[in-house]
Amino acid sequence: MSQDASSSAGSFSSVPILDWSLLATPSGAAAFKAQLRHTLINVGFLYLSNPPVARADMDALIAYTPRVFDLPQDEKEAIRMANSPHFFGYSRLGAELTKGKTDMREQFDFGTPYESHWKPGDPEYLKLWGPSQASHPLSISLQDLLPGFKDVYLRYLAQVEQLSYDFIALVAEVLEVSNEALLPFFPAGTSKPRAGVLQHRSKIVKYPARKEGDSDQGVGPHYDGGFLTFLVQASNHPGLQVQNLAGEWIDAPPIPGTFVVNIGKALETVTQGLARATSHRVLSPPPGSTPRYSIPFFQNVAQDICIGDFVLDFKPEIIKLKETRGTVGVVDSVNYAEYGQYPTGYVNLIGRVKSHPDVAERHYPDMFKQFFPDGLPAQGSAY
Ligand SMILES: O=C(O)CCC(=O)C(=O)O
Ligand SMILES: [Fe+2]
Repeated sequence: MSQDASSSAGSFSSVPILDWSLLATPSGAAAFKAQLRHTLINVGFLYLSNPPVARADMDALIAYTPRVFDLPQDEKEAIRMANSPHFFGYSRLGAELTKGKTDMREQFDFGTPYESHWKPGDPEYLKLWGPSQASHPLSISLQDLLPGFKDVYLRYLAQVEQLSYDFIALVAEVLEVSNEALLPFFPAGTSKPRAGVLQHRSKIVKYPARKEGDSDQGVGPHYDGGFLTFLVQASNHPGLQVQNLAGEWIDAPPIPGTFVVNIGKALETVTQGLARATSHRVLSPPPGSTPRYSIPFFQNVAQDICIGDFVLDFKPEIIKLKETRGTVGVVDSVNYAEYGQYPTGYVNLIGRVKSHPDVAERHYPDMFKQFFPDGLPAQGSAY
């Protein structure tokens, strides 16, 4: 397959589309892998068409999405994130901060099934993973109000989790590292999800139309923290933008039936920058528009390793591929610089604390004081 000219080395002006169904034949697989390697190194953002996730489940989840937000406000508040030391649950409009500014979005944070093993004396960051409020008694009324939602969502999460393992194995293959090299990050391997080993996060997000004269920050420029993000754009609205090497914002409009896949800071760090993490943002829909919805899935890695200790080795000819893309220009995002120093779980907890100070104040009071010495902010710091 020929390389999309708009995504050749240098600065891309559109986001490439990779077709998962190509993997079904040897020649198709070779083309997919060539395109994947190019895209990882030069772009860092892609659409995945024909993904191995049942379209019926994807469509059912998309259909539920507005209905979750249309629930009565007190039902939503009953599973508010402040209840959860795991930062799961509902965040009302404007409760979250990115780069010191309020994000105009409303969201539910959920996770793949996981039972917390944290006990007093363990590092505090191990408390970050635990039961999602989707499986919590508090959400029983939510389940009654939206019959079938939880089953579809859990079925969907299991499929995207498997996709995330299959995809990261392909990333290793095209960058010519062995699957064993991924074991520090995925201690149960990358062939089958095993409940209770890792927890990945997912969200259901609503961006209401902005009011005349309001900020258009749906979510401000940021990097994702983990390895890979798989995003469903669940309504037909533009707004998602990704920053290219020249620092220009490129639109990534919805394409039905696809995932948007992007690379997080942890994967960029362990691949010595070969796989590019890409700064991205969402602009709120214009005044008078219907809301935009999205459903991201964030692939995590083991909490207790310091990413900086497990940077992968690459063949010199692979490392050389970075040279053809030119210098990565200045971008607006500044988060996740700490992977070299701290366990990933702690880095992720810092991100959560900065984004959701009200949750931190309740469940991580020492960290709250450290990051917000002046108390709950009207404006937060950069995440
Ligand atoms: O809503 C979107 O399309 C993107 C959301 C996002 O980038 C995030 O939550 O990390
Ligand atoms: Fe993101």
